[in-house]
Amino acid sequence: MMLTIALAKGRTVKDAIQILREVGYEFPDFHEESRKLIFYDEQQQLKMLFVKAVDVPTYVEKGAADIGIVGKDHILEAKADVYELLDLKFGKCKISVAGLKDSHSYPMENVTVASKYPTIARQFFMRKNIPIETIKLNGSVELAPLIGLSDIIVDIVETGKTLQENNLMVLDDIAKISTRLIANKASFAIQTEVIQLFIQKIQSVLEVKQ
Ligand SMILES: Nc1ncnc2c1ncn2[C@@H]1O[C@H](COP(=O)(O)OP(=O)(O)OP(=O)(O)O)[C@@H](O)[C@H]1O
Ligand SMILES: O=P(O)(O)OC[C@H]1O[C@H](OP(=O)(O)OP(=O)(O)O)[C@H](O)[C@@H]1O
Repeated sequence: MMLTIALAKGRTVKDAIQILREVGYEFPDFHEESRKLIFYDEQQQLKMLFVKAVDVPTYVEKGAADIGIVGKDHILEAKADVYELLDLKFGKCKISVAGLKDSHSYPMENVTVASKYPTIARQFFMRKNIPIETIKLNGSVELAPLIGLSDIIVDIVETGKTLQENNLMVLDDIAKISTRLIANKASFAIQTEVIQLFIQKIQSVLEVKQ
């Protein structure tokens, strides 16, 4: 039976395809400049959908894809009702609270938080009993506190270069992030064996890498 996999295009796509290749799937039509959005492997066992990272949990939750490869950040933000099957150990970064370098801590009231991840931000501050207002941005989030659009931000930190170059600092870490393999709950129930076999193959590739 053919499995449909939704893959986050963008910075993690190379690592994801590399793992699939090491597992034994070959995608003859795939090349980096391709604008195609659906690829089949040579053996017609895997149908690969190229999706914007933020949309992968939706494709999987709704059953448009049986499984998906996507960052934990998007899984948390979407609060997707899916199974998380494996940590693929690439796309490593963290999601943090950051603010102006000389601030050292965030205000405890009337806090405005700019983020690509308003749900993650809201949950984090709710647990701390700090009421916040979120401003949803789609990129260049670090700009917001510099020009007074927000007090602080919740964003991905990888090397710390973006914060550093914009005179910002980490005030709190929210979660460690890496790329995960997720599955649609109904697909997992119906195609348990096929998906378990897929997991096992990926696991053995990951073990070799460690
Ligand atoms: N420095 C980083 N910045 C952003 N994401 C990172 C970084 N390092 C690892 N990641 C992981 O890579 C995933 C994909 O990042 P990518 O930049 O391709 O997409 P995105 O920022 O989520 O969406 P967009 O297509 O809007 O840029 C993120 O969801 C995150 O899990
Ligand atoms: O700690 P660093 O290594 O500097 O990486 C973190 C930066 O990378 C990501 O931005 P991205 O490149 O996706 O750009 P955008 O979100 O601003 O569009 C993220 O949103 C941070 O801004």
